[in-house]
Amino acid sequence: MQIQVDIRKTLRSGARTFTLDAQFSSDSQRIVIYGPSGAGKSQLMKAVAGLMTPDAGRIALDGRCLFDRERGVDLAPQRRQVGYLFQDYALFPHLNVRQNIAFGLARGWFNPRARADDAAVRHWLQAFELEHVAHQFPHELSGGQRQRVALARALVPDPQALLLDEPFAALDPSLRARMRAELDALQRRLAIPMILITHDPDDARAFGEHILRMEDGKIAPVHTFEFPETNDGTRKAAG
Ligand SMILES: Nc1ncnc2c1ncn2[C@@H]1O[C@H](COP(=O)(O)OP(=O)(O)OP(=O)(O)O)[C@@H](O)[C@H]1O
Repeated sequence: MQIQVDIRKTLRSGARTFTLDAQFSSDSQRIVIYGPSGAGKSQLMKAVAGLMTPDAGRIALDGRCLFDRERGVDLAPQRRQVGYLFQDYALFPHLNVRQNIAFGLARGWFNPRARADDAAVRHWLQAFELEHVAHQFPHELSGGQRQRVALARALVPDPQALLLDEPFAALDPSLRARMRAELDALQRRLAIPMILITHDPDDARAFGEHILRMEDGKIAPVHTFEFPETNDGTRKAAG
């Protein structure tokens, strides 16, 4: 994957303003954007997904222009071909597992109940071992199952890249290690590019091939003592 981001956005809330001013480019399949809470990571991901409109700048993915303020390009989220895994998974409480996954195929007026037996939905139910809970609702699932449903919903439209907002934050520490390993295996199996944002250095170590640090709305240099550079130019865990 080749991604180029160069955006600016000012967010105002009462007297407080927050300025996102982020530039990076990468051709890694596993990008981690790492930084403290409030650094602007979610806003950056939302801009890539088309869920937030920057005031200025440009975003390109694999040579496709997703956003270019000057040229008036701003592709709708459904046309960007990126999957988005929300921090709290954002599953629909009134839809069962199968219908939640089918929602990923939504286009405009589409009704998820009508497409719930789609072949792609069946594929992801099977791939994530969710068939036996297909008729259960989100509140009847474990944390790991909820995450798998959200991943399946993001993957069902066959996106070109997957954006993951703090994918392990909602999980118990014991489950976190297992789901990190699952996501690691999934990325390798599907060879799908992923951009993961996190405030947890363990996520960056486990998953990051290209680690970017975000602070106060800006992409800052990575501290090499934390994630030393390897011979091939990627960053890995110390020790
Ligand atoms: N709609 C909004 N209006 C004004 N300010 C906002 C709005 N949304 C977010 N912000 C501010 O933008 C900053 C960045 O928020 P963002 O959610 O991107 O941070 P983050 O790095 O993802 O943090 P976290 O890990 O806690 O989710 C925060 O200071 C937040 O208060």
